[in-house]
Amino acid sequence: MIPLYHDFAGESVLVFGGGSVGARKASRFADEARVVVVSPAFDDRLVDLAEEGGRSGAGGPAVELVRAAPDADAVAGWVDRVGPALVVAATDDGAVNAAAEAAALDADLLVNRTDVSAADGSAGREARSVVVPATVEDDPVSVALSTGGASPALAKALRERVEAEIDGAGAMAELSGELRAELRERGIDPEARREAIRRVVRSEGVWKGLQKGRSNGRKEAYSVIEEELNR
Ligand SMILES: C[C@@]1(CC(=O)O)c2cc3[nH]c(cc4nc(cc5[nH]c(cc(n2)[C@H]1CCC(=O)O)[C@@](C)(CC(=O)O)[C@@H]5CCC(=O)O)C(CC(=O)O)=C4CCC(=O)O)c(CCC(=O)O)c3CC(=O)O
Ligand SMILES: NC(=O)C1=CN([C@@H]2O[C@H](COP(=O)(O)OP(=O)(O)OC[C@H]3O[C@@H](n4cnc5c(N)ncnc54)[C@H](O)[C@@H]3O)[C@@H](O)[C@H]2O)C=CC1
Repeated sequence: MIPLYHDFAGESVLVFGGGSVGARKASRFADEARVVVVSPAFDDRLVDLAEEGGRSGAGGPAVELVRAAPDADAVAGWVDRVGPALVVAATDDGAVNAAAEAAALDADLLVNRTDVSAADGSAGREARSVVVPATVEDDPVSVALSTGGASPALAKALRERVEAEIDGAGAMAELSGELRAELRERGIDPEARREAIRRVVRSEGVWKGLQKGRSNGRKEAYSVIEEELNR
């Protein structure tokens, strides 16, 4: 499997199953997509999300709850009506999850089957399906982690470690992004400019400076850059 980042802005995601797993996935995708959850019962977290109008808060509910318990034969009809980019199969009924997967693949949509993993052998994930990684975010930086389905608990544990490790990466991404634009505008020769930026993102001084505030980080970065350009 190859990790990719997928932009779901303006798309819909259809989740079958409103339990704890369906709620976690819905909450994740509601950051940018319209999410429809079809289930006979809903986790409290979903009720809250639907009332909040989605985490983005903008324009109407980003999470819609539809109370229904489609059997395997009825699942494809829901996929047709909602017209999602991604189907998440998160019920506790294997036959319904399998039908959701088949309907999505028939319609050439992405599908995330939450009750099987690549490690399952013969009953494993279908080709063309996707898994949801554990993710650490420090906007605009994100780290996505998968164990190839072998151990989701390990994915979560590693995510917690990475969280501590990339503290401040978002501020560093913004600062170094601005600096590379500034160096380009100054007409600095490409190789010198790249080397200067490589040094900034590795500089302990800049990371520490950023912890005290953006202007401190920027000051540290300028001294690293001038040192590099004057070499
Ligand atoms: C294949 C995959 C499909 C998918 O859902 O995309 C899948 C499948 C399954 N998960 C199961 C169990 C658990 N999943 C978690 C947690 C997470 N699971 C996530 C992803 C994935 N789970 C995909 C592979 C990711 C990878 O490659 O590593 C995370 C990373 C992302 C997310 O879901 O948002 C999220 C952590 C988020 C975070 O905190 O960062 C925990 C831990 C906990 O709950 O504390 C447990 C219990 C402990 C354990 O079993 O490990 C079971 C068995 C169910 C059963 O026993 O019946 C299956 C089915 C099977 O294995 O057959
Ligand atoms: N991928 C992951 O991270 C994990 C996956 N799992 C798997 O995910 C499945 C769901 O786990 P939980 O959310 O903890 O279970 P749960 O029992 O809390 O939730 C299942 C939900 O599916 C709904 N449902 C039942 N029949 C339905 C139908 N015909 N159509 C729509 N919805 C229906 C139920 O009302 C319930 O809300 C489990 O079967 C388990 O194998 C479990 C833990 C983690």
